[in-house]
Amino acid sequence: MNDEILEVKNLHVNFHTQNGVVKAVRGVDFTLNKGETLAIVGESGSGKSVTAKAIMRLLPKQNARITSGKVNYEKNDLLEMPLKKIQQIRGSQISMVFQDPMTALNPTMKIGRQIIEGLKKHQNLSSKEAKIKAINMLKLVGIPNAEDRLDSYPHQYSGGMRQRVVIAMALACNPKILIADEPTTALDVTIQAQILELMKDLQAKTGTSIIIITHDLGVVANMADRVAVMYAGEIVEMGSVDEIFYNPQHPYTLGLLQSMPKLHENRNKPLIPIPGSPPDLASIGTGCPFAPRCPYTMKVCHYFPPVKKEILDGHSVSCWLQDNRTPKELQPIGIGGTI
Ligand SMILES: Nc1ncnc2c1ncn2[C@@H]1O[C@H](COP(=O)(O)OP(=O)(O)OP(=O)(O)O)[C@@H](O)[C@H]1O
Repeated sequence: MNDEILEVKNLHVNFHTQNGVVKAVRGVDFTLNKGETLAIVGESGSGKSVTAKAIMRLLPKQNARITSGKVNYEKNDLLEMPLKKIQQIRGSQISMVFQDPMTALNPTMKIGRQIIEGLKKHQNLSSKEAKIKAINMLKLVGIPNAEDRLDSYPHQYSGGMRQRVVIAMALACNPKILIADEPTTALDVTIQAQILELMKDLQAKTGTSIIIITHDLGVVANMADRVAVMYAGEIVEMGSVDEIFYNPQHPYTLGLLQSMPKLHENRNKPLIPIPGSPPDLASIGTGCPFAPRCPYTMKVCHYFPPVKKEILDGHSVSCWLQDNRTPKELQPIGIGGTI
């Protein structure tokens, strides 16, 4: 049996905006197991970051509302926890790394002091112990001359080095969960590969569970054990990385796979973009949100939401094509592992 560390159940998040209520996350369910890496993929605006921020209770107070759902972590619902307790959990048990390392770093404070203060706060270490641990963490993430670099300010590090420092800070307290939101998007390809390797190495050493948010299927292939595909605030397909890559069942997943270059594939093979754009989440209808863009739409798709169906152990999909009443001949080529 899998050892579950986090369970997100029926999460709904709305934003109150001038254009109405934006339903950014609409009934998200998933679990995260100990030591695994779960990738959340999807186009821009699909609700990946909002899901992560809801888990960490980092949504803006002014206009964000979690209207329902549970986030169970070690038998407690994070959404019901007093803010003070959440603040203790953040950074010590669940850490987050964002795309821009400067969101986590204070530009006016030396790197060493930032790491040392975090360690003292969360791990009750003396200044001396925290300094030794900070040096070791910097060495672990491959910062040369770690001891001297403690005295540098963030702007004296390169972008890739800054992200390494942020990962070092995020992992310094051996968190049980690391949520990495597009951690390598801002970096060039070589540095990107190094950072992903670093995260994998550290995970192998510490057993941390990782949720990685990305729109890059290369990152997914490199990192993930399981994948959740998000579209318009919902998880439309979920499965092991092999199932998602070699046996995609949702036309949106298929579209994503066909629209992105893959490693080890003939570079001359044409990429097919998904036509159209995601729906306006302030005026979303009742049917399948992908219906207007889906090449396999049936009438029912426009009026009724598809029901989630488990098609294989751990592989689930929300699509009318999976309904028993849908004739098999309507199944598109490519669905069922033939792309
Ligand atoms: N503070 C906010 N106020 C209003 N709407 C917001 C806010 N933050 C996010 N949204 C909306 O919520 C939806 C989901 O956004 P989210 O950032 O989760 O997307 P994403 O999948 O992470 O995309 P990206 O890859 O671009 O970060 C979008 O429609 C976005 O406009």
